[in-house]
Amino acid sequence: MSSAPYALERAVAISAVARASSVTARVFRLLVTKSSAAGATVTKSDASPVTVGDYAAQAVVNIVLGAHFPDDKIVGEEDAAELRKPESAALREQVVQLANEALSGSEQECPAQDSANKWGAEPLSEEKILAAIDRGNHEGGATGRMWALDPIDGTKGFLRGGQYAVCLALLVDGKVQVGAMGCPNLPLDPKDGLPKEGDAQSMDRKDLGAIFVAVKGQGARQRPMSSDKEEPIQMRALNADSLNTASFCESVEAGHSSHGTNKRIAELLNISAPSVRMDSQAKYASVARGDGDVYLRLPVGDGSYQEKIWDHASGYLLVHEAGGIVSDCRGRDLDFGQGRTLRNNRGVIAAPKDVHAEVIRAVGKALQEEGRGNL
Ligand SMILES: Nc1ncnc2c1ncn2[C@@H]1O[C@H](COP(=O)(O)O)[C@@H](OP(=O)(O)O)[C@H]1O
Ligand SMILES: [Mg+2]
Ligand SMILES: [Mg+2]
Ligand SMILES: [Mg+2]
Repeated sequence: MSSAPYALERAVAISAVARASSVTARVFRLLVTKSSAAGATVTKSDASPVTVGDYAAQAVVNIVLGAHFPDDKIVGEEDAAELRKPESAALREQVVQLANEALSGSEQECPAQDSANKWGAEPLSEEKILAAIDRGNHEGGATGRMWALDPIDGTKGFLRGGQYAVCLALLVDGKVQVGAMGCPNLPLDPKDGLPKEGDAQSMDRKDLGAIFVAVKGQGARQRPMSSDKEEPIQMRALNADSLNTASFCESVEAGHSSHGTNKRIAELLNISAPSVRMDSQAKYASVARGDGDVYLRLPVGDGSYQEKIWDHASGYLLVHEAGGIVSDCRGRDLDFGQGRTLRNNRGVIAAPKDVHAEVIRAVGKALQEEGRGNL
């Protein structure tokens, strides 16, 4: 395995995602449950919440990446502008402390890592942590090596005690080569069912926490948060005859993906199973291992929203490597080389490869009926 392409990047990505997932889980226990997020959350200009967890996780991942691949660029969702404001002193202090705790912990040491942490044994200064967060400011593009990072995808799910994911992917010349995703609240075995959101007992279940990892051409795998016992995962193989047994996966947030259009698409495909709703790229992981089959993310309204590359890069590769196709709502491949957003694409559809074209036909018909055939 060690001589396989991208073996080091894969190992480092797993290590980074595991460390960051332990920070976010800790933030949830320490801050979110106690204070209903008051003081631990700021609202960004796009009205989305961002927590101590988002910042600390981005710092941790960027520091791990910087130690191993100092020349790589990072396209991360967050930046430290809010944190640097004088009124954010308390928030800033928490971020620095949590990031340093995660960096000094021994969990999921990268196999290639020196015995001493490459970032040093001493806690990092506030300025170093803030600068690490800001290393995620790269503008993206079609050339060179860059990592796309969503430190907490599904922040709203995270705050409710629902699903969220730490998502990291390596892009080389605009193509996703490695994807890793930490899902701290997802059961390892889907048969055990999703935990009840926000319920302390359900969230303490020992079977929760999976890391998903894929390298282009090497398949998709899952492993527990705290061990390296990997197993391959596969989508459920569907064909024209069995497509009506499929189940859809969709966002909880109706503002992120059109639930109404999805309902019509199910009708057109004779699908009767209710859609499974969950936050974050855990949807990609779920369909990649066959808990659900098709992930629909139809644009809302006029479709002017541009999806962000960090919201899709790792899930895209995971589904491809598990036997699926991921496209936009017209069936075009996702173009990760356009900058920080998927500006050439509208919406996202992920489905097993033998039924993807048929799903796209139904999507087109449903949009046409709504007068949105031009999306
Ligand atoms: N109008 C919109 N349409 C689609 N996605 C949106 C959106 N506004 C925000 N998002 C993105 O939706 C992501 C969550 O996706 P989902 O609904 O599948 O859980 C958010 O990620 P963050 O939680 O990382 O900010 C955010 O980037
Ligand atoms: Mg966000
Ligand atoms: Mg996101
Ligand atoms: Mg996020």
